[in-house]
Amino acid sequence: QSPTDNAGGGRSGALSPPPFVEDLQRIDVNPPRGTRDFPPEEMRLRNWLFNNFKEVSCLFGFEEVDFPVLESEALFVRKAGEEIRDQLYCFEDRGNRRVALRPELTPSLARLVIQKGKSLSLPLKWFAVGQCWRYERMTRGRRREHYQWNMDIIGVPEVTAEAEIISSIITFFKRIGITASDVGFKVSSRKVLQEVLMRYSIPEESFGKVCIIIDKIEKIPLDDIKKELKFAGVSAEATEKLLQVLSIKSLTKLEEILGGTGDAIADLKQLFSLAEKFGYSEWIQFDASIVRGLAYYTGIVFEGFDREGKLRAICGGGRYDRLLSTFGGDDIPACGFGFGDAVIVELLKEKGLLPELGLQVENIVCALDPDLQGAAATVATILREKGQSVDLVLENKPLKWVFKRAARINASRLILVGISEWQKGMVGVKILSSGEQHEIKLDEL
Ligand SMILES: Nc1ccc(Br)nc1
Repeated sequence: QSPTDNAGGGRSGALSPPPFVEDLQRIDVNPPRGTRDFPPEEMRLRNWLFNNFKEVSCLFGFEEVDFPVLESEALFVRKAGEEIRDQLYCFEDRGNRRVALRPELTPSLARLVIQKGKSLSLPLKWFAVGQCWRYERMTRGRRREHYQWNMDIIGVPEVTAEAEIISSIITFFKRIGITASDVGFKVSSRKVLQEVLMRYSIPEESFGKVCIIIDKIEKIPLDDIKKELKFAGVSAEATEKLLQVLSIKSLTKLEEILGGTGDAIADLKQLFSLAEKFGYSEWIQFDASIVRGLAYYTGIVFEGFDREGKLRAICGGGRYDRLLSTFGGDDIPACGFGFGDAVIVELLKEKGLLPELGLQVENIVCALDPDLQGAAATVATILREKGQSVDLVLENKPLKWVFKRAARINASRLILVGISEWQKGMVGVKILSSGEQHEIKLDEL
């Protein structure tokens, strides 16, 4: 914008429509349906949350990665009947390519691992915090975007990987004041279902679909679950057995039903043993009904829940050993989790744990005379080059206005650039907490 442009707001005349706007209609200033703006206060909370995500990830030795929000639709077109597929925010771009706003991060991670191939030395420990999307009919008024924290370990087949990532989430919870009395983890394994289905000769390719149906067990009537299982080729007898197994809440009972030789029991026993060694036994419990709603899980699955039962799942994850091969890559064992930015904030509100995050500026610098605006800029630069934050008053404002702004931005010091002090190479300093005032030389700032 050149200074001579009179874009309707210039000093020279009455407001007229800017030349580049045809018909000046007031646009809708709200963000698109289901999306959020992050004005400063909300952005401070988001940054606080994400910084905790990232600090915990680094504490566990993970490296940060990211991927495009826009991906090929092909990455997400799984045929297991997942909600995430039904709500895919997909479209055809100007190059007639089928693309989608990512609904989750794991397929992108799998794509990158395949792309990098042999150049990667396993295991990989990667984390990401990224915006994910869904296109849901606004009838339910739910959001269409959220930010997800993901941590994934790629290349470790043992359950130690799942134990490690659960430990990282618990470390996060403890950092922000959430305890085992507030939140727990329900843990199971898809191998439990697999072992039951195999006994009834349910074909392997139905496994993902059956898991997605069972994941809806608390969301739709039991009769509908049974109908959908029947439609998926599961006999009534097998269904009854499945429902019996899903109600089990103890490993001992599960072992009685399944026998003690399968991988499901072995994995779960190892996980609970490791939990004890990590020191988080009080946080986790076995619950066979946990299957999670993503088709690609193949082993341990878990979800974080609020013990008061008021909120939706806080986070969830599990092992996905076959995902890479579905994209044509070699199978590499992997596990990970997704942790959304919405339910956790609801939980923090519930628990009175939202942090106080006011704006904090060290100095507010103000020229006491319009002719000293340049001198004020010099003072601001000196302070900033010393690493001190400065809010520089940019217009000729009355002191009452300056004090009001200083209070609003929570400034520690008011630096006053006045003619008499300036002529001595000094400025006035007021410590706003105590009211103490003195003059100092520029190099003492
Ligand atoms: N997958 C997904 C994406 C966006 C939202 Br909001 N929730 C879930």
